[in-house]
Amino acid sequence: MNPVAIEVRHVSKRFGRRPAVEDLSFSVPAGAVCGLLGHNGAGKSTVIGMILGQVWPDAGEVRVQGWEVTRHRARALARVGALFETPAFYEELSARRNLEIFSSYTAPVSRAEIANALQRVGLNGNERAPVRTFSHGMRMRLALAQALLPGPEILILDEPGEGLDPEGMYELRQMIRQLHRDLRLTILFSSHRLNEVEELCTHLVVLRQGRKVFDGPWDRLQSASNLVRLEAEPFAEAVAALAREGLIRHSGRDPEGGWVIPAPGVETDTLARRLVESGYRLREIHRPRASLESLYLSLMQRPTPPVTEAASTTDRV
Ligand SMILES: Nc1ncnc2c1ncn2[C@@H]1O[C@H](COP(=O)(O)OP(=O)(O)OP(=O)(O)O)[C@@H](O)[C@H]1O
Repeated sequence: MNPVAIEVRHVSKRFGRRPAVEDLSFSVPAGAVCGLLGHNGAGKSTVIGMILGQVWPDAGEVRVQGWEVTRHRARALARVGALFETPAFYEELSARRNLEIFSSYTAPVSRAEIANALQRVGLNGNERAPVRTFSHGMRMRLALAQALLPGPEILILDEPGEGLDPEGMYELRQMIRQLHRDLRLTILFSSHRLNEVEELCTHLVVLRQGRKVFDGPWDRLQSASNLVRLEAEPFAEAVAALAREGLIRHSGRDPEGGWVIPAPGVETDTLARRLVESGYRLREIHRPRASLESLYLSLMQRPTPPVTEAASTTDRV
């Protein structure tokens, strides 16, 4: 198995004059569960479309299992299962019959493999019922069974939790965990649900307006972030004073309160001393063990980094 399952290199895509993805680079190591996170319209589906060879990049290249997708699509995607757009099923036919028809169009598989895929997604017992009787969650599971038919090493899911109720979401998370554990699949999925990503992912790629603001192992997001929580009064004047002295790079407020990103080498005690010496009322200053939510919000509120080689490393976070 290639140690790098998916590699996206300097990829850009425009629709008309509008950039959807700009100079994006990241890689997904084999065996990772990677979350592709971003707001609505951030470019997640465009990226997934490019990985699956359904959207062609204007610049850059995408490799899957080492094969460049636009030139060697069949080889690149031979061991990839995907849930991209909600598949249409034959409503009057059973789950099993739907999978038989699907596999006859794509790559024929045995009845035992179909039964196995249905069992993996917990649809055994329902395999004879017509699909029209299925709930949204059951349809999603059938779509997942369809994605498993080629015996994939890589599973790519575009917003798989969309439209599911909390119970369906929980089942989906369990299933993704189980597939990763039992079949040792590399999984890439897009989402804008932070809790889903936080629970499942070993790796993370965060997009904002088509540009990457972070990629890497999830725990590196914690350590790479030097976000400092600050409550000082008046906040706007206090952070402006720190910025004038070159002690902080960025600042903002999110639902948890105020935050600053200190300049390199500046510790919290320096910030605290300067604020007190300047007469600001310091209520709180500390480096939190941040939740994904607060890290994500601070990533989203910072100015977009310039697209340079340096900006594509996690050091900028
Ligand atoms: N086929 C298309 N034609 C024109 N514009 C498109 C097309 N596909 C995507 N876009 C635009 O590209 C940008 C990125 O869209 P994309 O669907 O990749 O984002 P997303 O992060 O998946 O969003 P969402 O979470 O809402 O699905 C958006 O501005 C969108 O309007």
